Amino acid sequence: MGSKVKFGKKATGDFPGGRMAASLLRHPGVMGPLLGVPALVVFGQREGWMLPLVVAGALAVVLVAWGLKSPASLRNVVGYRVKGWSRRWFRYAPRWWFWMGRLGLSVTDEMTGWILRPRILKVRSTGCIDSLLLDLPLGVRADQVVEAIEDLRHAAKARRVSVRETEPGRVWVDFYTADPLRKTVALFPHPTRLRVQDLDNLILGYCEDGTPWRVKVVGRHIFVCGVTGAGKSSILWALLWALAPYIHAGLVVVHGIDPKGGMELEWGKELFERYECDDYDAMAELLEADADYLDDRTKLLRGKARTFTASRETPFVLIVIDELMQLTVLLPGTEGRRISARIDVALGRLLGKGRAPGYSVFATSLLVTKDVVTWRELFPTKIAMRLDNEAQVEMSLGEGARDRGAECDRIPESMPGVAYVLQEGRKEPVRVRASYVDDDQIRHMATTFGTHTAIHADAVTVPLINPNTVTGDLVEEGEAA
Ligand SMILES: Nc1ncnc2c1ncn2[C@@H]1O[C@H](COP(=O)(O)OP(=O)(O)OP(=O)(O)O)[C@@H](O)[C@H]1O
Repeated sequence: MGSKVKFGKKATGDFPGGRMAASLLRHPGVMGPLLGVPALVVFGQREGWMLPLVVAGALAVVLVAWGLKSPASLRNVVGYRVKGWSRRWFRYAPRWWFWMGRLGLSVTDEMTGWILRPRILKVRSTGCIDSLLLDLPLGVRADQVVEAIEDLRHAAKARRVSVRETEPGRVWVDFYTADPLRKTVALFPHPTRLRVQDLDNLILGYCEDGTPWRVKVVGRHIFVCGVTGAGKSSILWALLWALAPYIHAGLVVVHGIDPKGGMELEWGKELFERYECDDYDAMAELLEADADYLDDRTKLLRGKARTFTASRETPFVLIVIDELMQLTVLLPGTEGRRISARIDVALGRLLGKGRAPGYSVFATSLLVTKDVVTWRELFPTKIAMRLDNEAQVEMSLGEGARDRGAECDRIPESMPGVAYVLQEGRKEPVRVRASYVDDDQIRHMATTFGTHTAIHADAVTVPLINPNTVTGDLVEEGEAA
């Protein structure tokens, strides 16, 4: 009986070593350094080492000066490119052929008999991600790469892997090597000059790729869901932190409703122009009044502006409801049900109007079922934090979100403030973590920026608090710790 184990040359089967080496050598990313270093040595031996040393010294001085002036830009422009290059040629390229073969991501060309596998076109690296752009041969589909995610993660020993299809036949595979969200995210400093258009770009924390998590709030209703202790309030306070200078300048008005008896919003009540925490009837009235104002504003702006721009005459109004479930299903008795029905109608009126009038609702909830959030579909921005099961994830972020990577049911209890969000232009959910605003910082913000201190100067430049007077480490601009 012959042995099935092959040894020596036969063990590699039809492994096309020569073709692989040729394809590596054809690339300037490999050939440049491969030829450059010996050429430099030959030059040094023939012409003397003075010139190479002077050039190397000048380069070192430029890099040190650049690093001292702007470490972030040196890291982005030089550091990450060098890292991407070394990752490509020393980490991924040598293994890629084997990985693709093992994971069944190959096809055989009938005419030539060649085995075709996804080719690496580009590698981009940051502090925590290696992104590989792949060219897929005809016969290997993007969804086959998606199916191989778990195996790729295993092969690369990555923390997580995700796949993005950018155009037919091309996919980016992101290998998450480190987790920038593992540590609590500090607050971002307020800008020194307010610009109304920055309301579309408020920074609430960091994304998993280390970039700031930016949220558009004007014209976007936001719904946050998560089990108790998931950190819903950190998103609420991070948003109010980002809005605080605008509130102070009179460009934004916030109405707060805290049906949990003021346990949360009371801390920053000076930020709210209207605030209800005890009387459910008054909460319904507040929402109804806002829905009426919204109708009036729609008439006021009709024919004048199709997109809303906040001003002191027509400020952007944010209605914050901390724990919607308390209002929609938990109010007791007949009177409670009557108030819930009024709240439901008022919310429907607020959520149903387009983005033009400058009113947005920000609501949090423990549960995301239809009876709790009747108007779930009317919240364009959904933020899903730690949840109990996959069904809740699908209800929060939509069908298929769990399969595309929104693993809310796997967020550990030890990481409050972590969430998955859907961002414009991306099918795949993005993992983020909100900045943490502690009680002292909330009090400091409320007293500094509260509505009673609102200024009405002509210039939209406002005196801001010095971010260094608030506690917490300020994280370097552009990338998480
Ligand atoms: N972004 C964050 N970073 C670090 N720690 C956080 C963050 N958010 C919350 N925490 C911590 O987690 C705890 C629970 O958070 P929080 O009260 O915000 O949860 P919640 O979802 O609002 O819960 P509940 O529904 O019970 O009000 C907080 O006491 C805080 O210590």
